[in-house]
Amino acid sequence: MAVAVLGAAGRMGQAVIAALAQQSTVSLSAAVVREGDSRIGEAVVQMPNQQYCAATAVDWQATDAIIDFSSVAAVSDHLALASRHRCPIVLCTTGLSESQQRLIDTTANNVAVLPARNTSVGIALLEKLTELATATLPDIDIEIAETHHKHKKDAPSGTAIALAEAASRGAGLAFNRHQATPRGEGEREAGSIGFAVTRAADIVGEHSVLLARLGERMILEHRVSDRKIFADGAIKAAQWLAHQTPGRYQMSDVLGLNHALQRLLAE
Ligand SMILES: NC(=O)C1=CN([C@@H]2O[C@H](COP(=O)(O)OP(=O)(O)OC[C@H]3O[C@@H](n4cnc5c(N)ncnc54)[C@H](OP(=O)(O)O)[C@@H]3O)[C@@H](O)[C@H]2O)C=CC1
Ligand SMILES: O=C(O)C1=N[C@H](C(=O)O)C[C@H](O)C1
Repeated sequence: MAVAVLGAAGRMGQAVIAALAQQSTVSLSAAVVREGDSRIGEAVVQMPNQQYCAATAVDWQATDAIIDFSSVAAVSDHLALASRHRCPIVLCTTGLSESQQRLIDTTANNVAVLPARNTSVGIALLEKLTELATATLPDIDIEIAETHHKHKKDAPSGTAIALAEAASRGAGLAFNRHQATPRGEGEREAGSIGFAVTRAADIVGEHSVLLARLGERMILEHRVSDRKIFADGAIKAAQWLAHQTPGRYQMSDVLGLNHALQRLLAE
């Protein structure tokens, strides 16, 4: 099968193309950059034996799925493209608006869509562990911390928000992504979820969930030191998604985590 990469010249686009070069069962059909990009027609990633040239269009005949690592400004157009060409899309861009979330739902009526704010296997598992922990531990205070490189645009990260959603599902709290703002002055409000954001140098991506109750605390933590982790997860998701009927899917579906957890919990 073959995938088209949108946002191909970015940090993650390049990581996906480099990871694809090491795959025998998935190839690259198009390395798509924005109109007017100075790299059009030039190699996006320098590989010893292969040339991946930047293009502005997808070869739909040759494409089984799309992987998008671009920007919020591009996501609506990319979803429309996927819908029009009935091409499954793994949507990895973060910082999406409420209306873009609704657009994902309408696109999913036509085609398989997998929005993944983090494509690492570890975070898919950490979300489940967080939900399990908050469903189990009584009287807990939940605080989420994330650290990324200095070029990251959105904050808190998409993953931090996904972890807050998982924590609130488990704890039975009402959480809306608008509440995902760093803490200010004043005493902690019961039932609130706090966020801490750090931006520094070239840190790839780190997240932790602090679950604290009087006298004890638990910290669930995940660190990525190589973007290949995200790239490999996105490719795995695209391979899986190419065989799905229209609908909205998650990384946990790709990895079969729900079945694994249900089996464990039933024992
Ligand atoms: N789901 C996951 O696991 C992960 C998600 N991400 C998310 O992926 C996204 C990209 O991250 P990263 O690669 O670091 O970012 P970069 O800024 O390095 O890359 C983004 C690319 O998208 C291009 N782009 C921007 N706007 C448009 C547009 N309107 N139309 C077409 N192309 C556009 C940029 O081009 P130009 O340079 O010309 O602006 C750039 O080449 C972010 O939202 C990030 O949070 C990142 C890592 C992991
Ligand atoms: O921009 C990044 O780099 C990352 N973004 C994602 C997010 O916002 O959660 C995932 C990852 O941590 C890296």
